[in-house]
Amino acid sequence: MISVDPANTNPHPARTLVMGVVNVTPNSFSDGGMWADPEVAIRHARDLVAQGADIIDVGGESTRPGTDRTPEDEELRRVMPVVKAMVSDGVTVSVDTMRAGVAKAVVEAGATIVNDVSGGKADPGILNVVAEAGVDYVLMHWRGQSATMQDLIHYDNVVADVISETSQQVDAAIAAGIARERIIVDPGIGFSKTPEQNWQLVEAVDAFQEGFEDLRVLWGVSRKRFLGELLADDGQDRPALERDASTMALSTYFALHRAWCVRTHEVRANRDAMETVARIRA
Ligand SMILES: Nc1nc2ncc(COP(=O)(O)O)nc2c(=O)[nH]1
Repeated sequence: MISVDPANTNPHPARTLVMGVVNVTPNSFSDGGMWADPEVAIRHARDLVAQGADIIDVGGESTRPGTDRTPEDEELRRVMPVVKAMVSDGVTVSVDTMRAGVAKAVVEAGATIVNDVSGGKADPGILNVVAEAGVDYVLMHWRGQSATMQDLIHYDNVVADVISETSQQVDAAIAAGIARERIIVDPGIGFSKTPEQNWQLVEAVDAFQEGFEDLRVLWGVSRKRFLGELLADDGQDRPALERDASTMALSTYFALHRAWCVRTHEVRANRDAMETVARIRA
């Protein structure tokens, strides 16, 4: 297994990295409530690292379309024990937050990636926090809060529009003082996109990378509804916890296209599949 430093800014590492998801929430769309207890969440994070996760992404607020905001103090209460445990284990920690206050606290606790699904739009102060701390910043394409996002699905050309809108968010991040090489872009699969638009973005993996030639790209498709719709039985979407094989298929696809990293709830099978296809490419 080739080891790759997640802090390396090379957009095409020797192998595509895996970011393991730990949602310390009661209501995330696929695993809400499973890791809500801090000790259980820490055990799960350590298990994902043992399975081969290069990064652990800790979330304390569900981004599920239609959900209400979690109070900031509650979000921080949820994520901090897991952040501290993983930092003390020497694991690269990312925190999935849209809030400047949470970002500041977790970076001070040793997190080295701020994963902001709003790309700096929900709380622009987060950009200054990231700039001052000099940490990596996942800037995801986003058009609005969970409650309204699925109303915002009108694009002339979803690939071109997502690239141009994300570029504007990158410019704002750089204007706030974030060094360009610290920015990781993410097309925001499932956020203000229909299933068909999600497939168009996935199919445009190379065009999206070319739109941000020197930047790392993170892909987050794990267990999402467009996969459930594809695998529907008798009109019923495949349940979220039964979409891991489909997720793994796309992880291997992204590995073949030499993407920087995939964000996934299940790690071992994704790592095995990606290692396998990387051998073919070698
Ligand atoms: N960077 C990034 N972060 C994300 N956080 C949450 C979810 C959706 O909720 P989940 O935590 O249950 O996957 N998707 C993304 C994503 O696609 N990209």
